[in-house]
Amino acid sequence: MIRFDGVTKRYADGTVAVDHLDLEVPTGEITVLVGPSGCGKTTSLRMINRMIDPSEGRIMLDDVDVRTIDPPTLRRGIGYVIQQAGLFPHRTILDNIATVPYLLGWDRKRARSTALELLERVGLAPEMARRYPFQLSGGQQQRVGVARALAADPPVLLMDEPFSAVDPVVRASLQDELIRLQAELHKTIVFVTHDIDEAIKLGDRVAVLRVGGKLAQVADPATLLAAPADGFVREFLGRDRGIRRLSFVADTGLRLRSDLVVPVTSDLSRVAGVAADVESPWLAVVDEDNRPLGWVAPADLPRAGTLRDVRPLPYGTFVRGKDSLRTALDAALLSPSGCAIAVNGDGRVIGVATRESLDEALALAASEAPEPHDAPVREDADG
Ligand SMILES: Nc1ncnc2c1ncn2[C@@H]1O[C@H](COP(=O)(O)OP(=O)(O)OP(=O)(O)O)[C@@H](O)[C@H]1O
Repeated sequence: MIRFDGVTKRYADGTVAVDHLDLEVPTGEITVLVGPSGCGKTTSLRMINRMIDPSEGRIMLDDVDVRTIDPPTLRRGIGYVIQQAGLFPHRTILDNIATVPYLLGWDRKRARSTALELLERVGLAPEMARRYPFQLSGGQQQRVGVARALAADPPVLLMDEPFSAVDPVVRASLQDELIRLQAELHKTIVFVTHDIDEAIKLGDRVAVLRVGGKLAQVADPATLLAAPADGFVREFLGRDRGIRRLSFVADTGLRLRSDLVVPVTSDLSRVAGVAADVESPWLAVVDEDNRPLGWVAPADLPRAGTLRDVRPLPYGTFVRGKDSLRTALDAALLSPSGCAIAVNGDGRVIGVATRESLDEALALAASEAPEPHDAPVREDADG
């Protein structure tokens, strides 16, 4: 575990970049430092690997003050990823990844085979190994930056705005990749960003800093969204906080109805009766394999033939037990019925969440939100 104990950094010109920071970074988790420009995120990060030393306080790494460890030894156990990857332009991708293993004196064969493995691990084709950084896209370079940081298998990874320089689509895929890698590797990661959405997506814990280097709040993302500590944090989280919080609420509180689901083989002469029996204007149609086909409104259908003869209307699904209440709600909003079709991991329909059940689940989620730390404010208040 990494622990900041009353850490202050005052630069030579008197700027206080970090002010009495107390923060724990648990082992094997992603802790995100987030906050507006100049709030001391990078300074905090660089004090961990001693690129900067604190003016006061100490940083403990597994109960050892990092200032008692000489920087090269310290950095061997700490991978470092920066914006725009910072690759060596005149070295091949393979040699870039193998940089630290070479420095550690590994034999070339072992260093290179480790580098090749990592190349694949971060989602790049082996052909990339012989290329030079300028022959890669920004997103690919960033992946190489991550591979390079992982090469000596350090337990700790420091990532300073690693995905900020790429476009939003590439950025989202790099974030997904990091989540996937972390599920395998369980590194202790400190990740710096100024983007609160990135912080909420990646962080097991999110530390929000304010300008002047003071910690405003540290919490898991769901708690942060539900109960920001003060007006600054609330403002920084931005709009749609309530909706975004639903991403962290399980869908398992949703009651499902199976009586609104009918097979495509059903006779049209009977479906109006089924709809009347279940008191619903809409029925969800499934194929012989129980996969969703869409919604029908039996009252509007002819009375001859089967459901195969009609074209069902669009639908949205959510995966029961995997997706969040937010995804279920979104699925409902994409359906003319206002209901969401629940499927299992194989994509087979297991029921329908009606508006009533969504309503109940939303009410429950609202009632389970932690108490806000301070009084509610008006939408237009500046906090
Ligand atoms: N070498 C330095 N000398 C003097 N002041 C510095 C120095 N480095 C950083 N600062 C100041 O310390 C404060 C914190 O800087 P830092 O880079 O840690 O912030 P940050 O949160 O990472 O910002 P950004 O998101 O813009 O990168 C800023 O006011 C910055 O101007």
